Amino acid sequence: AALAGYATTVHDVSRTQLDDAAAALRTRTDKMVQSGKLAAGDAEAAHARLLFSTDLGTAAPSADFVIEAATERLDIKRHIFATLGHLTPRHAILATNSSTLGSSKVAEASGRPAQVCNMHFFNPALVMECVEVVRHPDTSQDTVDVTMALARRMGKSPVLINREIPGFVANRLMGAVQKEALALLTGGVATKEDIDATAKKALRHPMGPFELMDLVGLDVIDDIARATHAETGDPADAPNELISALVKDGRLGRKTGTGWYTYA
Ligand SMILES: NC(=O)c1ccc[n+]([C@@H]2O[C@H](COP(=O)([O-])OP(=O)(O)OC[C@H]3O[C@@H](n4cnc5c(N)ncnc54)[C@H](O)[C@@H]3O)[C@@H](O)[C@H]2O)c1
Repeated sequence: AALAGYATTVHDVSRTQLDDAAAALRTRTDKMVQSGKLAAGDAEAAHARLLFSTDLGTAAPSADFVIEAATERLDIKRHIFATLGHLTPRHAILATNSSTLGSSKVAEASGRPAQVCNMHFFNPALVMECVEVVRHPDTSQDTVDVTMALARRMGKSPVLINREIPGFVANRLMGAVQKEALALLTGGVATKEDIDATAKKALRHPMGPFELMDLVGLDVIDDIARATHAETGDPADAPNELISALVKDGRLGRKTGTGWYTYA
């Protein structure tokens, strides 16, 4: 947002997280300047537009648009949306970056459900182009239009998702590929190495499905499956036994040095 010219406040309850965020943003813009993707002056101007605060009351009263990206817990998010409903100007749009919680779950708490939607970025947000804008049944057309326009001003390619559905579009597509990859492995059709090689060499995916699962974190994938299954009750959404076993073993992927693969 700051790179797109907006005065931006980054809020977190943890000062340490804010310090880490400030340092991480500095590292990222330094790299962009070094590689010629960003002018040094533009980077400095963006940093000058950023404020970091643990006090929501500092930023909220002048905010036109809020993107909530706090811990993936409904009670925390509902509390934040209720607070924002009191603190922000009447016209402000309140978006959630949640990957799994549809904005209808927090809309009522805000007291202005028509001005609430999901604005779902992908990791790392400065690099990945897609933003999923997801409307809930009471999201107004104005809210959708402004959120899509804001994403474009941020240099993103937003896509509109007309109906809340677990996983939205990107994670559903990724989930379908993962599910098929796991079925092929379990059925003895091919090794995980050959399945990954096929995805890369035949379909030009930058990573194979097993490599990608290791990157995301097998615990995260297991958690998402549990949450989705709880919501849909569809046996096809149930957590995968092979992944659950790896998680139980502490093999969570790259972050623990071992998952589907072992990392030096
Ligand atoms: N990690 C990803 O790749 C990714 C991608 C897209 C969307 N998301 C979504 O973004 C959100 C955050 O994910 P994450 O992986 O960064 O989680 P995280 O648990 O790493 O970070 C959550 C942050 O929220 C802060 N927080 C907790 N309570 C708060 C409160 N009341 N007010 C303000 N800040 C508070 C925590 O201090 C922490 O810094 C989730 O909704 C997630 O679904 C994550």
